[in-house]
Amino acid sequence: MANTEYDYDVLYIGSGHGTFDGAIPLAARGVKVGVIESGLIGGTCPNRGCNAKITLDAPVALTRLAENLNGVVNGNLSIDWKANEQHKHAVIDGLPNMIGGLMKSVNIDLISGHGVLKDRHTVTVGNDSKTAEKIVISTGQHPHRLDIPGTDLAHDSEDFMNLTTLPKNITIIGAGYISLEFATIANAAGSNVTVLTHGDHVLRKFYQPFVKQVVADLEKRGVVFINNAKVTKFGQTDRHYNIEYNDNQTITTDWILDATGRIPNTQGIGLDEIGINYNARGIEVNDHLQTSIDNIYASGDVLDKDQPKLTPTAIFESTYLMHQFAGDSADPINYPVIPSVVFTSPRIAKAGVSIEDAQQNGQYEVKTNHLPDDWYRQVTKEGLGDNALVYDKNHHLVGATEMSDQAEDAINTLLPAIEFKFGPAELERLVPLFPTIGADTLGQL
Ligand SMILES: Cc1cc2nc3c(=O)[nH]c(=O)nc-3n(C[C@H](O)[C@H](O)[C@H](O)COP(=O)(O)OP(=O)(O)OC[C@H]3O[C@@H](n4cnc5c(N)ncnc54)[C@H](O)[C@@H]3O)c2cc1C
Ligand SMILES: NC(=O)c1ccc[n+]([C@@H]2O[C@H](COP(=O)([O-])OP(=O)(O)OC[C@H]3O[C@@H](n4cnc5c(N)ncnc54)[C@H](O)[C@@H]3O)[C@@H](O)[C@H]2O)c1
Repeated sequence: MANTEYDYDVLYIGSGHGTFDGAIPLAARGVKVGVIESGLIGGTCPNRGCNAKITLDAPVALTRLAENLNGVVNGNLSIDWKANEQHKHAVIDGLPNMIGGLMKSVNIDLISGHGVLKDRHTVTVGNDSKTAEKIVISTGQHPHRLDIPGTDLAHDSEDFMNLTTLPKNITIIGAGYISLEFATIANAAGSNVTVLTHGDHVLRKFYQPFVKQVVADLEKRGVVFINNAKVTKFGQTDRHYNIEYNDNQTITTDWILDATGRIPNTQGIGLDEIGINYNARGIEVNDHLQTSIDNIYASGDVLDKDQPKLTPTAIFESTYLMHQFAGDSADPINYPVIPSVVFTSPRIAKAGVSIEDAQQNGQYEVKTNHLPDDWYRQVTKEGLGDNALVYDKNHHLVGATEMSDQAEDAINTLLPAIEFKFGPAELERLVPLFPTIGADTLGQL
């Protein structure tokens, strides 16, 4: 690729998974790469998303296991929030240096600052300018904030994960991933949690009969759900906060989490000025991830796309671009099956054709399993657990959804079968370690 005209062959704006999973192998192949980052190297997932969240969640999973095995394991476990928070720092604080180190080891130039597109080959960072043959916009998303009086009194997911003391009463607005995952963690760590949802559905993107079981379990544990609540105002008294909703109703709380979604970072980066098309869902790209200016690409959460805005999607996109830029392929992007999971306790995970689509479309067969009936799940005395396996007419597995303590591993086990459309003959050749969640899951096929 090596050009002599520009500073870089490829210049990325943003250093998250939408960038580094592809940029590092690309640079390792001798391509001259620059990465501009205004915040922490590695972006949202390592620093204020997946890795931080799953560390805070680990003790929750442990307390649930101890609860299941109560009588076999004696004594009550409780979560020490301060220690949990410190443990999270110990796990994630080194990640920016680790990822930055990997980039430097292949001679990527890390440029600190806010990048703004100036023209089709130039990005400014403060008073400096960098030029490149190709540019990748990988700026991610930021939290949506309710446009109501007092909105600054609320906090976002990053603030939650940095709490050094857990508030006694937490109120969460929203009914998506962040709301339900953080309600689970805060409740298990001893907070009184209230969730206000503006509709009557929680976790809309997941199979509702499974969601209802998770919500009922959280309610049993003390989480209060108030549905159809239109929040109109946040206020503050001496020591508390008030949330007004549905005209004349009020809740008093100690801490407010606004978990009403995330918005693509399309503002203040020069898109309008140089003529790149975008909309409220993100930057518009073609099937090669090219924007309306063909040497400028976009990757990760900032894209307007139908695929879920998750780390696996961002990794696939940055890797796809790496192959394009290195000349390995000129094919359009062909997304694989992208799985998703909500880390409630139990989790709900899914991949491929959903149960809802299968039920509406006569060409599929859906097989269900009530998991507590299964001997392997009795080892850990799982009380809640259901799954549904979706097959096509040739009995090839095309989708799976599971609600259980180990749903993410069960769905990961099934991914190759779903992605590569394994039929009975191929499935027979998968002989997993026994006894494991993998063996249990494959055994149900
Ligand atoms: C609380 C939370 C939990 C999550 N949990 C999960 C999970 O469990 N599993 C999962 O798959 N996904 C999860 N996600 C989603 C996941 O984090 C994202 O899908 C992923 O980080 C997207 O990567 P990205 O590179 O597109 O964007 P980001 O990681 O957001 O990276 C974008 C980077 O660009 C930088 N930037 C923006 N504008 C500029 C500019 N003009 N100049 C320079 N730099 C700029 C930002 O500082 C940022 O570092 C979670 C998200 C959140 C918020
Ligand atoms: N386990 C994971 O993979 C994971 C975990 C956390 C976050 N994420 C990613 O981060 C994104 C953001 O998470 P999120 O939970 O903020 O978004 P989300 O889109 O999952 O949920 C947003 C919620 O806010 C509600 N809402 C929207 N506007 C509202 C309003 N005006 N008043 C009240 N409620 C309103 C929506 O109905 C929805 O329930 C996710 O979509 C996902 O891409 C993934």
